Amino acid sequence: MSTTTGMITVNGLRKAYGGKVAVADVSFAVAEGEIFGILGPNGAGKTTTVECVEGLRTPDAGTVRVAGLDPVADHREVTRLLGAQLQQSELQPRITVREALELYASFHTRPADWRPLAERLGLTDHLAVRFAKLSGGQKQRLSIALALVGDPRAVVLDELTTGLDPRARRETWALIEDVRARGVTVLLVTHFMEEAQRLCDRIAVIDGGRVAALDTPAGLIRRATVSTVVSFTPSAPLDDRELAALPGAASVRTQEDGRVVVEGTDDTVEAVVSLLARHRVTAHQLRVAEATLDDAFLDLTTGADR
Ligand SMILES: Nc1ncnc2c1ncn2[C@@H]1O[C@H](COP(=O)(O)OP(=O)(O)OP(=O)(O)O)[C@@H](O)[C@H]1O
Repeated sequence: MSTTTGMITVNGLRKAYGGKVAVADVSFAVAEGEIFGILGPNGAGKTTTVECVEGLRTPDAGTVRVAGLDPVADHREVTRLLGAQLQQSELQPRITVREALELYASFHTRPADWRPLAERLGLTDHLAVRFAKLSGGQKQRLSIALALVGDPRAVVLDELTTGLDPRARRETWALIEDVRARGVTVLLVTHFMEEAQRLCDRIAVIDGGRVAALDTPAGLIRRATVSTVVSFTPSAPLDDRELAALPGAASVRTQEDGRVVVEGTDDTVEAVVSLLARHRVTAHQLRVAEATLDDAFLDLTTGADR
């Protein structure tokens, strides 16, 4: 796949550590204002890919561009327009939250006002607290604030909400949506399917250092082998073979408790309902479950660490 345009473009990227190939061949283009997700199992090469985007690592082959600039050769300019979450070791343990925000704001010519950012991220009550004394979630929120304080055109967020409780996670999602509404491009590495499904316009699924699929969340879900599961307890026995012959039906099984589970597509659900009506069988506790990004992810990746 060849990609040439976009706010962030990665073309034929390859990066090995000694003999170990972390990224074999990755290409994608992130459009301006898009939230682009990178999803993949552990060791798939996600962090290495975004570190090349940030100019923290030099590719062995391929090209990376941020607003047309080379993150390694034009590192200074790229740091100005690309916000990145800091690695924890980058901050002095004794620095306070306020000092860190002021320090990072001072690196930029036109920084954002850090106060509303701190407010939105629930850091206002902790401004005087030293970095070493912050909880994991507070450190995480500070790192997001520091990524955004320079008012960047694009931002790389790696494991955005790892370590946050469900409320803080939702507040962070709302913040990211605000950031995007201001036209900022977001490159998001995540392990959370719900997060990817909720936030991302498009997702590259990376597996074994390669792009296994690149699509919208809905497009990826459509690729899942099974898109819908319908289950029910029939008032009278049904013939499994008749169910298995229904449109789109991929599998039929009857559980020990007599519950029938049919995997298939949306068409299968309609067909099951009309079959039940024809046989005058009532379906107790009829449930229909849609495939999720989880299902697509499992279908698309092998999970084999390289
Ligand atoms: N500095 C390094 N030296 C040697 N090998 C490395 C180094 N960094 C990463 N790797 C290896 O490269 C591969 C890809 O790692 P990377 O961190 O990019 O994957 P990831 O998809 O971000 O994984 P995770 O989800 O676990 O964070 C892994 O097998 C990893 O062990």
